[in-house]
Amino acid sequence: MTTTMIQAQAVSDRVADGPLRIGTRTTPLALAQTRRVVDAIQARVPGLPVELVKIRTTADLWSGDLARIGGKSNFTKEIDHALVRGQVDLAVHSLKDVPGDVPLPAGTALAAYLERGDVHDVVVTRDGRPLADLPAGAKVGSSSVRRRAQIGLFRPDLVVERVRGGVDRRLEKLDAGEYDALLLARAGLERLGLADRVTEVLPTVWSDGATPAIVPAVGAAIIAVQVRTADAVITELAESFSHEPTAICATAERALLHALRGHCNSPIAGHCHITPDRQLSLVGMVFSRDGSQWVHAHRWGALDDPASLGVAVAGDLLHQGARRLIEATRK
Ligand SMILES: NCc1[nH]cc(CCC(=O)O)c1CC(=O)O
Repeated sequence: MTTTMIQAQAVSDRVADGPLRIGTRTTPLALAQTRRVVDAIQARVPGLPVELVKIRTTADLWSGDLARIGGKSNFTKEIDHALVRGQVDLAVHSLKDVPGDVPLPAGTALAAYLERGDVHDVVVTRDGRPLADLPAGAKVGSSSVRRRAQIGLFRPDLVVERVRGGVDRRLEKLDAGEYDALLLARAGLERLGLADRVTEVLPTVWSDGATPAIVPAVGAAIIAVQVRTADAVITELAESFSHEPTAICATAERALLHALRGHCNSPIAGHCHITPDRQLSLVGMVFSRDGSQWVHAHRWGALDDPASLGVAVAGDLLHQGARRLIEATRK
């Protein structure tokens, strides 16, 4: 028997009493992402019965400003609990929504990362007008402190307002005229089959200093699978379909975030990619709330030590005053 066959047998035995239970948020985007994990699992273990255990998180239950309820893990806490208590066998997250400044719950780990999607942020308008054609005072919907700061840096004349709810709900609000534009993740729109709503793809690197660019969030466009480390069969299953280049970049970016000790109100951007000559390239930025102040660092590093690269870039940012910017945005 091949290892794959042995593993498939072990997984089937492990869940002999019922389906493999997968913890997921309930939004259409979360369910579309979890569907991809199911496909990866069933590619390994054909026909394996699965059950999606849909869990509402604090972020789904609270429609106000998340910063106001404070606390960590608003997108993950309830799913963490279900995993730790054994109510689900594994959990699926948008890595971007997994806090990087607090450790994962004891006994759990991220064991798989699906191949990263497109990390660009995009502008969506009703009538196809690009950002450059929006007049001063136009209302842009975004709840992300990172997007808000970076748009503010290039277009301080736009009014960025909070918008909550799933991507689908946000688009309805745009269409109803509540906003003139939205800033969203391209990957999210693509996974929902809504790529045709993209008006403009914003670059992730600054080119001429005039064209707005948005450096991605740490973990952007990465779907991560969390397991109980004591559950060897499920851990091994997850590891078997993890996409290694994505795992490497995720490790570098999260090491950066961890070393910065950011919090949910700190506008932090971090983006790692693998260069054609097989090196890691990591950019990190920290902004003031309105984007008027920022620090930037970039380093190359070895493919086999992404964590050290993350720590080094964080060190560069702290050296330039990142701590002061992070503390100023705490409240
Ligand atoms: N916080 C919500 C969230 N979490 C992950 C994505 C999109 C996909 C991704 O970047 O992983 C989104 C929506 C958005 O930012 O527009």
